[in-house]
Amino acid sequence: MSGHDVKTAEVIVLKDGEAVAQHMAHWLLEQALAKKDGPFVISLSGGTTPKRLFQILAEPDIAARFPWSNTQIFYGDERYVPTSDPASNYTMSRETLLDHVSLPLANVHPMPTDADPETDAARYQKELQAVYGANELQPGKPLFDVVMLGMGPDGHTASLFPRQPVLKERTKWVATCTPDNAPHTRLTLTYPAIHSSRHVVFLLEGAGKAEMLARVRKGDDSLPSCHITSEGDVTFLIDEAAAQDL
Ligand SMILES: O=C(O)[C@H](O)[C@@H](O)[C@H](O)[C@H](O)COP(=O)(O)O
Repeated sequence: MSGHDVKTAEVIVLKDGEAVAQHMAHWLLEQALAKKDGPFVISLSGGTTPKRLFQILAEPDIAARFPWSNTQIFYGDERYVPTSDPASNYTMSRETLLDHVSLPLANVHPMPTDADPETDAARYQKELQAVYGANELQPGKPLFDVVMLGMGPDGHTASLFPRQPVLKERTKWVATCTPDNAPHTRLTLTYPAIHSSRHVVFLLEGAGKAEMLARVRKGDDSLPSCHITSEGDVTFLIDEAAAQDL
């Protein structure tokens, strides 16, 4: 697999957010059904964009065909809040998807937020290593089949925020991050963990993403999203509004 980054990424532009969500849902179904040599391992993104995608994955015509028993669900990042907090990415995924499909509980791996951030980041790394079957990432043996990502107004992705020490992390798979002026500390996959993937897909919708996306595509290295790579391929799956500055 040749590596790809955000500059060599394919850009797929669809009419609107609904078309993006429908396309991603059907593509994920194909990828999951095609995975025969082990579990289909996906890292879900947080925020608001994935909500519609998760609802579509829970609809009978897809959910009934999705190989949930062979699917392992991880998270790209999490706000360090109790699951009862509306800011929880896990809780959003549970309400829109997990509560509506027959996914074995053991196949869902929320980022723990009940001890302290550093302890829970290490715990999550151990959970990833258990599914991966090794404690070191091995080139050519991706940790994830699919890593879903969003992008924030400051060019962050997952919880890799500008000017944060986590941007320099090259050993840990999971780390903590307390963005400037943020209400919550966060847990996040690191660049090496995201790189260990067959496919990285950015889902971006709306005009609010257009400027950042254009800067990322031009290689503005000040933006954390600019440094995302994959062992496999990176794709931007976006709507026309997010594409307007390309
Ligand atoms: O926990 C989070 O907030 C995310 O994982 C974050 O990286 C998100 O993907 C972007 O901020 C885009 O968020 P929206 O989809 O809400 O625009």
